[in-house]
Formats: sequence, C-alpha cells, structure tokens
Amino acid sequence: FQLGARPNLSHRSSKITSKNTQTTTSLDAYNVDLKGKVAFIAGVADSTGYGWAIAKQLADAGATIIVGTWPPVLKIFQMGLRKGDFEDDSVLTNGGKMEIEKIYPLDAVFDKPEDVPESILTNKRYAGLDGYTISEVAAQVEADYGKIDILVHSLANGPEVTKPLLETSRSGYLAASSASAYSYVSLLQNFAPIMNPGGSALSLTYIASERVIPGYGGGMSSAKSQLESDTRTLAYEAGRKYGIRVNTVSAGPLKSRAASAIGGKGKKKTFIEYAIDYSRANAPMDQDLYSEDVGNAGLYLCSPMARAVTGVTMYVDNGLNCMGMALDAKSMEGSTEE
Ligand SMILES: NC(=O)c1ccc[n+]([C@@H]2O[C@H](COP(=O)([O-])OP(=O)(O)OC[C@H]3O[C@@H](n4cnc5c(N)ncnc54)[C@H](O)[C@@H]3O)[C@@H](O)[C@H]2O)c1
Repeated sequence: FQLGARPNLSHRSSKITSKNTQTTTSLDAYNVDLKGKVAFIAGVADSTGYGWAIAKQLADAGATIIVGTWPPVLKIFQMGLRKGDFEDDSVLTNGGKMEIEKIYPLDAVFDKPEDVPESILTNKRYAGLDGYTISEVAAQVEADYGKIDILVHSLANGPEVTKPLLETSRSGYLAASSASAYSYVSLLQNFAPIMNPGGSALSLTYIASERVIPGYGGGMSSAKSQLESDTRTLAYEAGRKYGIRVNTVSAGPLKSRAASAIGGKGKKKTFIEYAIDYSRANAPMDQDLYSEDVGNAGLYLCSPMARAVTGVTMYVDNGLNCMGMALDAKSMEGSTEE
C-alpha cells in the first residue's frame, strides 16, 4: 500500500480452527470497522500534528470524532475549519471528509473548576469560555454521547523546553509534568468511567524519555518518562477496573506546530529540523516519517485488532530507537563499502 494510505486490513478467510483462535468470532474481526464508536481526541488545533492524523484514521474506519482543543488556540482552529483550511487534510479513503462532530474547549492542566486561577479566569484568551477543565469536559461528553470508546491524549507543553535540564526551574519542570504527563492520568480518571469495556486509550511519547536528546529540555524528557511508566500502571489499573486498554506510541520527529515551537533561535537549524534530519540519516528505514504512519499505528492500537495489547510503548519512528551508533557520525567515515 502507498505511504499515507490506510492499509487494507480486511481478511475474510476464517478457516483457522486451532485452539488459539476464538470459536465465537471469525477472522472477519480483521476488518477495522469503528462505526458507532466515539473517539475523543485531546490536543487537536490544526492538521499538522499527530492528534489530527490519528483522528483521521479513526474517522476513516467509521468512528465518530470529537476533539478537545486548548482554549488559547480554539478560535483560530474554528476559524480555519470554517474557512476550509483543513479540507485537503480531511479527505478519507472513500472520498468523503472527516467530520469533527464537536469541539470542546479543554485545558488539560486543570482537573476541576476550583483549580482555575484568577489569572486564567481573567485572561482574554479564555474570555467567554467555561467548562474547560478535564472533569467538566468529561461530564459534557457524557451528557452529549453517553459512553465513548476511544480516548487519545495528543498534547504536551513545557514552558522551559528550550532550557537544558540543568537550568530548568522547579516550576518549569512541574509545569511540563502537569501538562504532558499528569494530564493523561487525569484524563483517564475522568474518562475511563464513561468508556465502554473493550475501549482503548492512547498517548504520544518521545524517545527522549529513555535516551538523551539534546535540545529537548525543560523537564519534557522527564515528563515523557512519566508518561511511559504511567502507561503501564494505568493499563493495569484501568484494565482491571474498567476493561479498557492503555498504550502509548513513541513517535519519531514530525514538524508539527508544537515541535516547531521548541525552536532553536539563532542557530542554523531548529530542534525539529535537526531531529528530522538526524532520523533520516541514521534510522534503519531510510524514508520520511509521515503523521499518517502514527495515525495508522493509532488506528491499530485503538481497534479490536489490538484487543490483547495493553501497557505498551510502541515505536513508530522508522526504527531509530534501536540504533546504538550514528551512521552519519564523522568517526564512522570509511566504515562502509564505497
Ligand atoms: N512532533 C513530534 O516530533 C513528536 C514526536 C514524538 C511525540 N510527540 C507528541 O505528540 C503529541 C502531539 O504533539 P504534536 O507534535 O503532534 O503537536 P500538536 O501541536 O499537533 O499537538 C499538541 C497540542 O497540545 C495542545 N496543548 C498544549 N497544552 C495544552 C493544554 N494545557 N491543554 C490542552 N491542550 C494543550 C496544543 O494546543 C496542541 O494542539 C505530544 O504529546 C507530543 O509530545 C510529538
């Protein structure tokens, strides 16, 4: 199949009769059909990022898409949608367009109304909005849809991301953890009770959690470590309590809005530019990484195809995570045949 296209997952033969297969369902289960399923994707404000790509693949499989958008970027996102800015990025394989049925203002650093400080209540970027804390959004989603099936956390924020960890303040470090890691815990706390058994939660992480990635600072690497560790614990707890699965995708570098904001002012290359170039030069798969690649992995993890997969960190990074040496390092010169 073409890069960017949804793989054909249908498999209609159901001849296998070994003990390892369910007798009650045939292999028709390989058809990813999410019609009637509701997916809430937190962290979508344009079409450049991973949240959009996952939403699109889920929509392609028939899921109803609702999203949570950070209040400061809500208006510009709504305006872009109205103007048709994202039309080209909305096209589904059947020729139709992804519909975002409802957008909820969501600030994932607040759990309940009492947590919102005066500075935010009076901030003009939040003017006219309320009900954007996680518990309020979950209550609203329940009022609108009853139970949902898929929860995606595609958001991160670290106010001091440009600072090395050695120079990161306590408040910067905790803010990164709050927005990028605890937000997943809180989303699950509030949404798991309104998820159908068999449902699935997914977040996005980055290799900086386990390997040193210079330039990814401000405690963001620490937040991603938390996110991955929490994925395992939450998989256990939410699996036992609610019958839902919890996974995370460790995605390779993508030039999204958030990644571009990591910056690199005054340098020849921004963080995301050298991360992408490095990956292309050194990953086992010598090819570009598209947001659809992560969208497809997200579709798999959120679908019944992955019904026994939980607690995992799945790499979708052209394999860069497994390399122990940089192919393009000066010291490697002369190591390969000409
Ligand atoms: N882009 C990459 O190279 C890359 C690589 C690996 C992992 N990821 C992860 O993918 C996820 C999505 O990021 P992306 O790069 O696709 O960019 P993105 O800009 O599409 O998504 C980030 C979103 O987070 C939202 N956000 C920030 N603070 C928030 C808050 N307090 N409450 C609610 N929403 C908030 C932003 O408005 C934005 O919509 C993040 O977890 C990111 O760390 C990105």
